[in-house]
Amino acid sequence: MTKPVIQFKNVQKKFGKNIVIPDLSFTVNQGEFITILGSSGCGKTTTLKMVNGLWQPDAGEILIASQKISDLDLVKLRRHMGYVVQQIGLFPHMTIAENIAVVPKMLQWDQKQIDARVGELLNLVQLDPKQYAQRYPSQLSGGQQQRVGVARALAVNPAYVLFDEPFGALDALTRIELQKEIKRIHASLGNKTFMFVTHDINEALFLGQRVMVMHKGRIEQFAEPAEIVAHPATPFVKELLGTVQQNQKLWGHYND
Ligand SMILES: Nc1ncnc2c1ncn2[C@@H]1O[C@H](COP(=O)(O)OP(=O)(O)OP(=O)(O)O)[C@@H](O)[C@H]1O
Repeated sequence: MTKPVIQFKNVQKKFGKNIVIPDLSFTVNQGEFITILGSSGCGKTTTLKMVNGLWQPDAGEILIASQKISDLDLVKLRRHMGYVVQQIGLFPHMTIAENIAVVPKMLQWDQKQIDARVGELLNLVQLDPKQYAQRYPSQLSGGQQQRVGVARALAVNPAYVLFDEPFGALDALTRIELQKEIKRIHASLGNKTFMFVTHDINEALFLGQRVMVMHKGRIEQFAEPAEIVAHPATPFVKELLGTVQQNQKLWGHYND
């Protein structure tokens, strides 16, 4: 059964006089993997930051698990929402194990429980705990650091995980590897709701069970990838899909 867990109702967000989100409404259901696709500055990050209460809307309403976000304790809410960003921000003077354990420690888990959880999470993101737990971030590649970022976001078993262009700085092969991983992790964790922001159409269509295409703070289409490809709802979506075909033409040109 579908259960709405993130609902935006006529949400508006301004920065000063600049209305970046004029009127945004959508629903995400429990356990879904949603990608938000759009070009730079269209409001993807702003939308994500309103989901976890970092930004407040200027009008409209946001509901998380049917409760108004304005009625929730935002510190508690953020504990139920993992957050993974491009500049992952691991603490350089802490080991990988300590980095993953930051929130569990804050919540005063006992050390045995923390050690077990760190081991479990490193295995989940395919980093051998024996090899990596005691290393420092600078001793890991960019892709490995992103894996640690994912492990850290999952540390206290949050119901939601928000991703803001987490693989943007990685090379193409590492990126594809991590995309497959994140899809596998979502499937293996069962009922967690993932929202993943990207400006890469291939990434959005590969990862998202539904893809929200945004343009200038508005939703152009919010549908399953196959539906978007078969029936682009607006000229903008059509144009986006056209960029993939253009890339393919470029390849053809090189293969001539
Ligand atoms: N703190 C802020 N103060 C003023 N304007 C802001 C602020 N944060 C974002 N904006 C503006 O809001 C608009 C949307 O920004 P946002 O970061 O949500 O875009 P985005 O789609 O995530 O872009 P990108 O892919 O480049 O990260 C932009 O025009 C941006 O300049």
